[in-house]
Amino acid sequence: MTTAEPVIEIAGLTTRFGQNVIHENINLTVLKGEVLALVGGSGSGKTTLLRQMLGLITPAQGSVKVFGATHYDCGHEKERELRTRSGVLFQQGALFSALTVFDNIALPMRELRILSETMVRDLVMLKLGMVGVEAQHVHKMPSELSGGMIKRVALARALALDPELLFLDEPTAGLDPALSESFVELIRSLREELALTIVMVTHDLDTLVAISDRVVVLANRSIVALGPIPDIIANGRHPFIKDFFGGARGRNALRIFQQL
Ligand SMILES: Nc1ncnc2c1ncn2[C@@H]1O[C@H](COP(=O)(O)OP(=O)(O)OP(=O)(O)O)[C@@H](O)[C@H]1O
Repeated sequence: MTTAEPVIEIAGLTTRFGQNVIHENINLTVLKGEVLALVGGSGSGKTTLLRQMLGLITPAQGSVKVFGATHYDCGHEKERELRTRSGVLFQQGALFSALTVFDNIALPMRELRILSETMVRDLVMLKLGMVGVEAQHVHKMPSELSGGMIKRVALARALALDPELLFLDEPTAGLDPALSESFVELIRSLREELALTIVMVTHDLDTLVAISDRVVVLANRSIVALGPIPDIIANGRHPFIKDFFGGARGRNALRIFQQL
């Protein structure tokens, strides 16, 4: 359920790596309860924008507020609070390869240093159940898991601290269509169940169509389109939009809107 309450407020954001300007004067608000997807060509700055929202990069200009605070100058306690209210599923390095499934999910809980081991154990099992991984896998190493299972365990870890805000970087990358569809279905049901706000980077049109409420199109260091998919297709002028939504795969994924 989307409300008008902002969870993330980006104002006049410029991101620079040395001389390389990645974002220039970006303004964007993420609303409570929505699934906002970031799309754009390779190198258009999608992951970097996600990292700005996570407080992993400091703006060259402008501000990124999450739950009303800026990561980089809000103080240690508030920064800790921001981190516990957000979960993240990174595209790469989804799990620590030297830790078991159990320890991967337990890690963020143990880092809090306030939960007993009994509580950690109960919570890990609860999270595993939420993502549909059976208890028999709990002591396995990541190398013993299938790609789909790794994603599910990584999602369980992202949900370890009951976040309100979830960041997903290419959640379905590397999964075959059937696994991808079931993972998207899982995200969709958890989103409803846990009233999550989700910011997601994806190249996958099926994922985009299945779960996003609004889409941000990044190009030329700016946001060139923002809105629900049908509006972007109807009004978007940037060539990326035509290529991305207009190809055969795009038309196939978008048939759902023609049926409405
Ligand atoms: N830590 C960094 N230091 C220097 N340059 C960086 C850094 N991180 C990203 N970049 C550069 O910023 C630009 C945007 O990268 P980013 O990963 O955000 O793009 P993207 O849209 O997510 O691309 P892709 O779809 O290929 O993953 C690229 O030119 C990249 O090389």
